[in-house]
Amino acid sequence: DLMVDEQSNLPKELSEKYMITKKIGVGVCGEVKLAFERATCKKVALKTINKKDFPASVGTATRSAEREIQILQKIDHPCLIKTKDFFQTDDSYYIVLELMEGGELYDRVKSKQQIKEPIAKLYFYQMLKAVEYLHNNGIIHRDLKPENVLLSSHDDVCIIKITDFNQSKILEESALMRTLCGTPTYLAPEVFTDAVTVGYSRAVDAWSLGVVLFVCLAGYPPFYPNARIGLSVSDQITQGIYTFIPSKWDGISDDAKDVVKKLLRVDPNARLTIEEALQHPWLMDEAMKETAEGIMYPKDPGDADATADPGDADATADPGDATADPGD
Ligand SMILES: COc1ccc(CNC(=O)c2ccc3nccnc3c2)cc1
Repeated sequence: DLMVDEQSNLPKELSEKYMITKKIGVGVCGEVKLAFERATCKKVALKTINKKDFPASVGTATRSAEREIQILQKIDHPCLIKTKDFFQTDDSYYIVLELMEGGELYDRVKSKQQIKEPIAKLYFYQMLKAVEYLHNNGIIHRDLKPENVLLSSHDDVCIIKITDFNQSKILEESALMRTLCGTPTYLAPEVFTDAVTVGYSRAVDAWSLGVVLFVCLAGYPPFYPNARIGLSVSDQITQGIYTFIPSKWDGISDDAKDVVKKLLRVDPNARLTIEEALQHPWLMDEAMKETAEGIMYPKDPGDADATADPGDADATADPGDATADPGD
């Protein structure tokens, strides 16, 4: 199939269109390299996913990579990473992405220790809008963490974009949904009681955003080894046991703490949904929203995402356009 460049085993088409330089990131499924589009000299990120890297589960690696690629090509939101190009060979996928000059939120938190509350709020609002878009389109990310949140620049005020959809799940119409549409004459009671809790798997993203917000504000995670003697990290999580260390949290508002508490609720049914988090008093901050909307949907396409073309700005689906809410 695709001709392969003799020097590197890259597809010829890829090396003709892009000049690939240094490695800038390493993920579970492969690596990210800095590349230049020869025609425009613009910088891009080239993500390589090796199909054969997981001999044992080669099936799942390929399926998750194909799912990631399918999702990456379908989604369109200013705070979700966009695919610019795609190539594949027998053993690898090559995804060309817009380059996020600011790198990972993980490294930003590490270098700043704690992120200033107004900036953490600006980033968190963008994460909520991105995940609201995913959920409205029947997609659950399932792997939200500071390593998967990228920053567009080194400035505090910048766009964030969520990446790495290889753990994500597409919600399809379920057999249970079809069952509940029929007449229940012969239907067992447990099918109804089970149905009450089904449909909450998207709540995992709300929990993860609660952990990400905690880390941004406090500079340490809510759950970690030896946080509580005798409690494993999974025990801390399943019991919802964490500490607001005073020296780290004293300067942080009660509203911010309240959002964290309501996202880190063990019972998914009681946990804030993304929608409810967007209505929380901490996010009722017109100045922050104005800044966020301004960088997410720039009036003059020249600033912010230089890569976005004017059409992108208002092309984003408004949550109301969401597809019918699929079960999960
Ligand atoms: C000019 O050389 C560089 C410019 C920026 C950086 C920081 N950026 C990155 O480290 C980085 C990592 C993963 C990514 N995944 C998708 C899109 N963009 C990404 C950017 C690193 C090097």
